[in-house]
Amino acid sequence: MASLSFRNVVKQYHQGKQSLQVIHGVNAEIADGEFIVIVGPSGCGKSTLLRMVAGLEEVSGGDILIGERVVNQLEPADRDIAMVFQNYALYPHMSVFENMAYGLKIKKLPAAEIRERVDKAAAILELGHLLDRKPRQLSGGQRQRVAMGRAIVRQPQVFLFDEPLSNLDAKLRAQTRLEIQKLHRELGITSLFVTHDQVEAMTLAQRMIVMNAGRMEQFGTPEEVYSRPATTFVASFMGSPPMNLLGNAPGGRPGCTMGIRPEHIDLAPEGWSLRVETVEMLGAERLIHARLGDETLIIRTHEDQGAPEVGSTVVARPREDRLHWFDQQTGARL
Ligand SMILES: Nc1ncnc2c1ncn2[C@@H]1O[C@H](COP(=O)(O)OP(=O)(O)OP(=O)(O)O)[C@@H](O)[C@H]1O
Repeated sequence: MASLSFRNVVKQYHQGKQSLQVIHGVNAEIADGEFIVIVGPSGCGKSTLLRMVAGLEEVSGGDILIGERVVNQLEPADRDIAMVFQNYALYPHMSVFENMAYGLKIKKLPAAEIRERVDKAAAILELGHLLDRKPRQLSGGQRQRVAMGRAIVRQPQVFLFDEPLSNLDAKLRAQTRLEIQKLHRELGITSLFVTHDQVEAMTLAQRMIVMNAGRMEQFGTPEEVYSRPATTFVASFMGSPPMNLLGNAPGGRPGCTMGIRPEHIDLAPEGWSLRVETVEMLGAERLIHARLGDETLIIRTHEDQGAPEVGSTVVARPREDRLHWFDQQTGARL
């Protein structure tokens, strides 16, 4: 096992004479055994960052270290990492056992040790009864577990996951998430997990890196990122629905954007007068979309608080201690 460091990492792609910079100096120190999620919208550079750790993309500037070792120039096979992809990348003509054993055979490990490692991984992943099947005879979730099994048997220093759950349906995704957490608890291997799904990020991460347009906007625990977002980008990306960001609400400060989460605005006898535009019913909760002057905001209420009529006026009050303030120009937290 090992720590993982990004030191001022830059990536440029070259297209003909043009060069396009997609990673702008990322710095992060990841401790041995940590589970880190990289999250951000499509095109922000998550996969590029991961692929640079894997050695599938060259690093244009800065250093990536696994443990004490700068790995920039090392071949993927020499980096002691294992990667789990979105499309599983299993060999269709091989059995589950052979798929899991393949990398170890290439390394010329003794047959008895291969058997032992595969059996152990299969037991952890509850794949023991499926070892003779071919990938086509497995469900999507089982294939994903084989892909993880193949990574585990290599006993790598670092696990890399590239959106491994995105081909699974919602229920299986939630279940596999729990399995990955269990796996991490048991094996304690430093892990880097890429996703564009903020719920996945919040539930899996010990700490998360929030990326936007090739820059790291925040690196912190899910709790820190949610309760103290570093920028308006993070505030609006994390949380569903996201934080309300208001430029000129009553009680605002000049030059500042006021942030308030939908669950931190209460219906009250006095406060902001809001015109109801839509009400979304979400089982136990309701989302009231309302207008405040020229701005739109969302309030989260509970089922037992009733549902106001569309077009009616409600009065609501933001909780003072839950207000967030950001610089209107830079978006940085104040
Ligand atoms: N081979 C390439 N040549 C040129 N530009 C590329 C290349 N690969 C990726 N890019 C660009 O680099 C940026 C980051 O891409 P990357 O795949 O890392 O994003 P991502 O955050 O993983 O997105 P997604 O969630 O859609 O996979 C994008 O703007 C993309 O268009």
